[in-house]
Amino acid sequence: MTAFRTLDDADVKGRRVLVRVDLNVPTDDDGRVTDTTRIARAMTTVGELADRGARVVVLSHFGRPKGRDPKESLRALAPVCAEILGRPVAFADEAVGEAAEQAVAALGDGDIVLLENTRFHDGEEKNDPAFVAALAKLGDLYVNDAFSTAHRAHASTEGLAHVLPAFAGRTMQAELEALAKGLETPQRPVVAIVGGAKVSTKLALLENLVTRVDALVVGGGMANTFLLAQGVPVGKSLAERDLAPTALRILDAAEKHSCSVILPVDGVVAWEFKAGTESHAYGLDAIPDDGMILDIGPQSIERVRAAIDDAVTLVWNGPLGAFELEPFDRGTVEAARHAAERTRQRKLVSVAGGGDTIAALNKANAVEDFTYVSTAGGAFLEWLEGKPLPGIAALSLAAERARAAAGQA
Ligand SMILES: Nc1ncnc2c1ncn2[C@@H]1O[C@H](COP(=O)(O)OP(=O)(O)O)[C@@H](O)[C@H]1O
Ligand SMILES: O=C(OP(=O)(O)O)[C@H](O)COP(=O)(O)O
Repeated sequence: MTAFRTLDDADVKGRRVLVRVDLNVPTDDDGRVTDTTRIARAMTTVGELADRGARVVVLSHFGRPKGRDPKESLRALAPVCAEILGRPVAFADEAVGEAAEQAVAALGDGDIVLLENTRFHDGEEKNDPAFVAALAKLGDLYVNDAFSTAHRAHASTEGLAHVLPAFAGRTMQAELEALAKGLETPQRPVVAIVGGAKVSTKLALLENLVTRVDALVVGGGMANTFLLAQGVPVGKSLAERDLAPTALRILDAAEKHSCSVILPVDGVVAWEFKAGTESHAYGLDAIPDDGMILDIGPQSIERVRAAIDDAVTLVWNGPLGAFELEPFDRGTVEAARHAAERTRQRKLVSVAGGGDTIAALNKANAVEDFTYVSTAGGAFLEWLEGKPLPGIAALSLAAERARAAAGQA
């Protein structure tokens, strides 16, 4: 039996359904969405709920706001959702309170409203019971379809499952099934590639990951933190100086578990975070003090290709460089194309995840060839560790409560 209840178990017609999705998608400088994969996957569930006559109230976060910055509003996402769904999606300026309550009250059966960024409220990340109650007032049922935020115990990802009848959405269900099928008993050698910019939230996860994989390739901002820890000056590169001790612990744990760690041996350095700006490749002994490493260098790319050749299973989260800006996409694109080719040749099972990672794989035209592409990055890494994800654990508890209540009736 599945540990949680799904939409097959929910009677949604005429009922207000709070559906938590992840619309935290990459955008360009003008706020235009550059990759709609997460939105498209979430709209499967939203569309089904609307087709079944629910009054659909869509919740999501966007970015990591400190306060209320219009750049982190979800307003511009409503028309994108509407276009994918082929039906109107209203927008409410607030996630809770009068504006949200009025917008929900105006819904007819099959109508959809998207509420403003849940992270505009402090109570979201604190999982504050008062904020959970304010959200819960807006719905009769709760559906969590945001696997990519299931590692966060926030009000809209975890708290709501304790106070409303709770169900997993179709994407949540599909992600867990696909990951279990592809990775529960992976064929070795397993190689992980981890890069990206969310160093502070993802670095600690690597301590466990190195006990489970045969090789770990580190790129992106994550790699700079390791290099710094090893005493390599990285100039003005993105790096978390405070996390150097964690990086050293990870290298120790890797050695103990015979996991090889493949760090960059060169980097492409620029002086501005801008596409097409002047850049040069440097060895690690010559990174200029005033520059930033924005991509792995050519020798590192060769090492990554060789690591992919050694793998039978590849798991990947986080781009190897600032792939949005050419030419700093080269390391990521070459690695993605190589993994795609090995997968096409049936030499590799390749599973990748993360909002920006999907965008990078799309840029490399590699998505179709990968064995599975998940919407989740951090949540995918935590799932790989075998850790219970708070969002999913709360759905399981809700299912237990419902079964117990049915048994007593
Ligand atoms: N060397 C680097 N310097 C600065 N930013 C980087 C570097 N390498 C990767 N990035 C950035 O990392 C971001 C993606 O990181 P992250 O959010 O962790 O990935 P995902 O969304 O796939 O989980 C991208 O915006 C990319 O520009
Ligand atoms: O984009 C996300 O995760 P990811 O960058 O790990 O793929 C999710 O929306 C979670 O966002 P958060 O890491 O700000 O909680």
